[in-house]
This record gives sequence, structure tokens and C-alpha cells, in this order.
Amino acid sequence: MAASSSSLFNPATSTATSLFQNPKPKLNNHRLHRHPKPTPIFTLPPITATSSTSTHRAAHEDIREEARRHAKSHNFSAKYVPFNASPESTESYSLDEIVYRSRSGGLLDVQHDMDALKQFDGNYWKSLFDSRVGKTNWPYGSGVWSKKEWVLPEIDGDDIVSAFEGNSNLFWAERFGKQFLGMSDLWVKHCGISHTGSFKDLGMTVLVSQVNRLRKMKRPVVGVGCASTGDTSAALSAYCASAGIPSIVFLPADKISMAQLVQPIANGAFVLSIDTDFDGCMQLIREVTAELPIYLANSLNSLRLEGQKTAAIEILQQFDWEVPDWVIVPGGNLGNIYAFYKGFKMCYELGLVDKMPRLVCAQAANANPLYLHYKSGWKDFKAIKANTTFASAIQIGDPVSIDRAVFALKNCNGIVEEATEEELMDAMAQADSTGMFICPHTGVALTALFKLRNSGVIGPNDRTVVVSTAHGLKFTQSKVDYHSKSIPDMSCKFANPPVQVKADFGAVMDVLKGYLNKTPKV
Ligand SMILES: Cc1ncc(COP(=O)(O)O)c(C=O)c1O
Ligand SMILES: N[C@@H](CCOP(=O)(O)O)C(=O)O
Repeated sequence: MAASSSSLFNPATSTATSLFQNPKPKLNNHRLHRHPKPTPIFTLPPITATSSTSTHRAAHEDIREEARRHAKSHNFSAKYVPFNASPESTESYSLDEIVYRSRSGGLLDVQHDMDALKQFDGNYWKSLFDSRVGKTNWPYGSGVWSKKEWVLPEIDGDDIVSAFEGNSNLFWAERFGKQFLGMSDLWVKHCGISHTGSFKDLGMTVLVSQVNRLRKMKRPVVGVGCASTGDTSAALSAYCASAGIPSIVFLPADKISMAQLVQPIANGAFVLSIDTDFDGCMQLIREVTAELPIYLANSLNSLRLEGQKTAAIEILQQFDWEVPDWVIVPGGNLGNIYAFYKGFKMCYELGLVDKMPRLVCAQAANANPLYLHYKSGWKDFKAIKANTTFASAIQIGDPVSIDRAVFALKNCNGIVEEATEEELMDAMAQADSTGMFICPHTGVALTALFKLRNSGVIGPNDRTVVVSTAHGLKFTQSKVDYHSKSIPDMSCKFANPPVQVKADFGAVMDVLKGYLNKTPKV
């Protein structure tokens, strides 16, 4: 009986505790045995015994009101400074200003008052963050806002817009690691298991919360806009809808998945489908936001990275504050690779860990400007025209955060790798065959891992984390194309198409016996 694709496989039609409360040690929490009591280095306002678990809310209160009742003052702060500025630079801006670029036209960075944060030692921060995981206290139930003091210390809990994002699972990829890579300590940080199905939620909760604050301060922000390959737009529209703020999204026509396209539509965004690529949309949104009171939500805006960096802190937290050897991140507009660097670096500087992991940024070969730059020995960077890739969310040729990415990679002895279409699709299929359901961008990251394992750069026992950036359910068409072997010039060697069979017992038995004969016996 011949195997054939079913009709399902035809291509689709289109493309509070406050800081000064002492985290209460939890029984059965082995982590707290290691650092039982937070130890402030200097004398600060007293740490009370009240913990996040012990604050029962009165019947008439909602969780924002409860948080308000427990709010305490602190001396943490953050401001914008030019990215990688010289120590002599005095240029800085309040986070309440609407500014995306430095005076010289360069990128900005959010700089925290590290001296204020250093008044508490690493054990204090570990215990505080650990005490907030898995709770429903506003806003600390969010994986991002559980690190509020390191994110937007000065924002009022009342202004925060959150879907309790973050706290995504970090799972042991046992079978994939052992079977395909000979690795025993391979992990996947699944940032795609999130409110809108990608890591963008981590940054968007921060940006939209700050916009909410600005609007309450009567700053001129009539809406929030972004250019997108589909994930930023989904996150922006969801968080704006939650806060009742208008959102405007610029999408490259026919270049994002149907699942991604329907997200901002459903959330009531003003959606422009523009006959250009992502880089064209990005150029347009920059021009538009310079003219109209529309706040820019792309990662050019450094606020986003403050939220995204918490994924790095979470990885350390999930490993009980042990540092992995490698973290592999797929890169497009290149904000996220810097966000990971910044999260790890803050943990290092504030004494939570004693070293940094090495970062790998993985790009699609069809959209590889960073890879080419790396291979040239970091000579002059050249933007490229990105070609179509199944990893459509990273089809970007002129990344806005190129300087941030280069800085991050140079400072952690990082590596850049690339993946051809066949490599990334095969890697995705192999991962899926071990029970995952990853997106093609994660396939790019896994290809980088295959290459670095094969060349011996990554060792069999190296603790390695692959960051999965979106949910596979957003990219089902790529899997349909692969498993129906309908991709020109691709052998699709791990395809597993469905078998069509007549509704007849004998025919079904024949097919099953053929299958069972080929299946390894236990
Ligand atoms: C699913 C997915 N993975 C990876 C990336 C790359 O992130 P970045 O643009 O921060 O490099 C993006 C967006 O660009 C994305 O949507
Ligand atoms: N993949 C992104 C591209 C834009 O990235 P951003 O982080 O600068 O917003 C998307 O989903 O739009």
C-alpha cells in the first residue's frame, strides 16, 4: 500500500512583597537551605518578616489594591544612557522621556543604579527572586516583574500591564541530546510557551507598562506602533488591548504566518500589510514615529530589552544559580542576544553568580548579516537584503541592534553560526521526533548546536541551553510543507507523512503489520 499525503497536507491558502520584606523561607525548598537568610550589606530600612505567601487579601480587595497596601519606598532607579558610552559621558534621559536614540544617533541603554542594587548582596537577590516564583501577588507573579527592582524599579504597580508572563519551563532535552548529539546535559528554555506564543511578551509587558504610565502622566502618546515579522506585533497588540491602548502594526505582506497575522487582528490592532520586507517596514515605522505621537515598540527601544533580559536570570534561577557553559539564541533584529548578555552580566556584577556563559547567536543563512560580520573578523558591518526563510521571524537584513549584539558576543567570547534551510528544517523535524514541537527559529539554534558539537567546540558534557523563541503552533505550515515533502530542492529526510488507507479491516491490518515489522522491538 503506497503512502501518500492526505488532503490535510495541501498547502494552506496563505502564507507584594516589597523589596524590604524578608522572603519567608519555604519548607521543602532545597534552594533556601543554601542561602537561608538574605544579608543586606549596609543598613537599609528594616526587612520585615512578611512574605509574599503570608499576605492574605481582604475580600473587597483586588490584587492591585493589595499590592498598593504593601508598597514600600526604595532607592533604586534607572535611566537611559547612550549605549556603550565612554565613562566621561554625562548624557542621560529619564525613562519618562520619549527618546529612542542618543544625541549622536546611536542606540540607548537602560542603566540601573548599580550602587543602590549592590547595597544588597547576591544571596539577598537570589532569595528574593526565589520567593516570588509561582505566586499570584501583583505584579511579582510575573517572571519579569518578579525582578522588578532590576527592570523598571520606579514604576508604580498600578501602571503595570502584565499577563504574568515569564517563568517559562527549562526542560531537559534528554532523548534529543543523547540520540542526536551524544550530550547528557542539554536543555531547552521554552520562551515560546507564553501569553502570545513568543519571548516578545517579556519585553512588551515592560514597554506597554511604561506607556501606560506616560499616558497617565499626560505625555503625548496616542498609540504604540511597531514593524514586525509577526511576534512583536502579536505581543504589542495583546498588551495594548489589555490596557485599552491603541496599537498600530506594520507587517510585510505575505511574509508572516497566518497564526501570527490573526493575532493582532483579533486583538483589535490597526494592521497595515505593506508591500515590502521587514527592513522596509522598520524604516517606515521609524519615520512615522518621528512624525506622529506614536510610541515605538521595536527593540530599538531599549525598554524592551529590560524585560527580555529576565529570561537569562530565570535560566540561572532554574539551575539553582549555577551557570551553564553555553546558551544558544536565534538572532534577527539582534535585541535578544544583547538582552541575554545583559541579564547574565547583571547577575555576575551583583554577585549572584561567579562567571558568564558563552553565548552563541544563530542566524538563517538566508538572513545572515551578523554571521558574515563575525566571519569577516568583525570588520565593517554590511546590511544585506534578507532572502525568504522558513525561519520567517528572523528574515532581517539590517538589524537595529547590531552594535549591541557585537558588544555582547565580543564580551563573552561568543560565537555566531548559520543554518541553511535544509539544515534548520531537518533539525526542527528531528527535535519534533523526540516529542518537541519547535518553531523553525529554534531549528536554526539547534543547527548551530549540531555544528558546534560536530566540530568539538561544544563538549559532550557541556551544560548547554537552547533558547526556543516561539511556539511551534505558530509555524505549522512549515511543518506541513516539510512532512508532505512539498519543498523544492529539499529531500525532507525526516518527513513523516500520514498514510492514506481504505476504511477496510484488511487494508488497515496490512498497513499496520508493515509498520510494526519495521519498528524496533523493545
Ligand atoms: C521567534 C523569533 N525568534 C527569534 C527572533 C530574533 O530575536 P531578535 O530580533 O531579538 O534577534 C525573533 C524576532 O526577531 C522571533 O520572532
Ligand atoms: N521577530 C521580530 C522582529 C522585530 O524585532 P524587535 O524585537 O525589534 O521588535 C518580530 O516578531 O517582529
